[in-house]
Amino acid sequence: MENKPNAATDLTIVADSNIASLSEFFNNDTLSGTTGRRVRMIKVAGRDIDAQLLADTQPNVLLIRSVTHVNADLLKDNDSVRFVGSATIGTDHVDQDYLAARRIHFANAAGCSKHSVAQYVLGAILTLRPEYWQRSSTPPTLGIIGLGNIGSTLAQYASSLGWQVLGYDPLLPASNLNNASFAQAIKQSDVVSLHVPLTDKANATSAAGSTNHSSHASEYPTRHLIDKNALDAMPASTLLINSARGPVIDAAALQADIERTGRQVVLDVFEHEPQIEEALLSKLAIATPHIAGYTLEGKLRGTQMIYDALCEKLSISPAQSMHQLLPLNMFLWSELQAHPDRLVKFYDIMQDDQALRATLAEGQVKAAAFDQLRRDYHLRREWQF
Ligand SMILES: NC(=O)c1ccc[n+]([C@@H]2O[C@H](COP(=O)([O-])OP(=O)(O)OC[C@H]3O[C@@H](n4cnc5c(N)ncnc54)[C@H](O)[C@@H]3O)[C@@H](O)[C@H]2O)c1
Ligand SMILES: O=C(O)[C@H](O)[C@H](O)COP(=O)(O)O
Repeated sequence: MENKPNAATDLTIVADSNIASLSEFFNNDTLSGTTGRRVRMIKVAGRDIDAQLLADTQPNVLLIRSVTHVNADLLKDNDSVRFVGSATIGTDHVDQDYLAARRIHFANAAGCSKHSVAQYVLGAILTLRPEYWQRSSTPPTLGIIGLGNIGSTLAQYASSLGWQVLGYDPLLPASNLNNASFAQAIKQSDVVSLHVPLTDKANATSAAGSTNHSSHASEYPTRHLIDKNALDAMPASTLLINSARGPVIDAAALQADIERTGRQVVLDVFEHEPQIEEALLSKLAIATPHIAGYTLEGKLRGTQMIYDALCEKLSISPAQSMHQLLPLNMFLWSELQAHPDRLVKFYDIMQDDQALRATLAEGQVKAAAFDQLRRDYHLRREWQF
């Protein structure tokens, strides 16, 4: 018998259309449990999710990625949203304190693309410095700033290649990995890779006089962590990689540093993205449009994690698994380790670099072009570690 609509249990979902496999995970069958719940899915570009759309559609569930800012501005006139899921690792686009105060449940996808990003960083390093594949009595030193899911995963890959690792994370206890100061990591490494969230100074008073107590406040703020002073302390030969958040590096200081030192720099994230000025882009060794986490596995894991969180909130058992949606993956890290030449064939990062540079127009990469590259990105596969 056709289930009659039941307003009490039916769900209206507004979702960023850039979330992988939305319809496979969020539909009448996968969210009904025994309730006969019916789902109305409204897919839009993440940047188009605004207060007016919410007023027009009155969703119970909001599924987003990093380009949708969820805060009082978006929700102050809405009382229908009860669950927000971000299919991302980073949460700097979400005011979690505000959601908690409104008793709106929030879930993100911590760790979903940790292998994807770590493999992206390795691909960048080995594209620019292929000699690092060779086992050596003087192996390269990789400085990792931020030793959470991605930083610690990258350290595993680096160690399996025989590299030295200098790790710095002031919010974790000292360990074999968390073994250096910030100064040591940036001064003594051949490569420095950033894997921190975007945070601001706790209890800082903004120009507007408001004090920052947000969930993105920290005693160890990361905005402009890499500033002129840090760059001046870094040897000119050190390769710098940012696949965390753009504002972790002061873009103006970086541009001046590269002009002065000729430093090799890889950026997957940009302080002023989605717009990128040619004056910076032209100085980068590798530039990609925020796709370090864009593998099929990484994005599907993100969708799976927020789906599971919604099922828990609805007190139903998950009825969909990403493993049903993944084609066979024969890419094994053990084989890649043995045949390093396969690395660049597996993922040619320079193709993504060239695709980004090809969008340059009138001295910049326009926001629409940056977003389109990400929307149309052919998702890579992850090596099986
Ligand atoms: N480019 C991409 O596609 C992509 C993909 C996924 C994640 N990211 C970004 O990478 C960030 C890190 O991801 P993760 O999964 O490792 O997060 P995580 O939360 O697991 O780890 C972050 C680590 O940074 C540490 N940290 C915080 N402030 C620090 C500071 N001032 N100095 C040094 N360490 C500091 C924390 O203690 C934590 O251990 C995310 O917050 C997100 O912004 C980017
Ligand atoms: O934080 C993350 O998971 C990644 O940076 C992710 O790429 C952000 O989400 P997106 O901008 O791809 O929607």
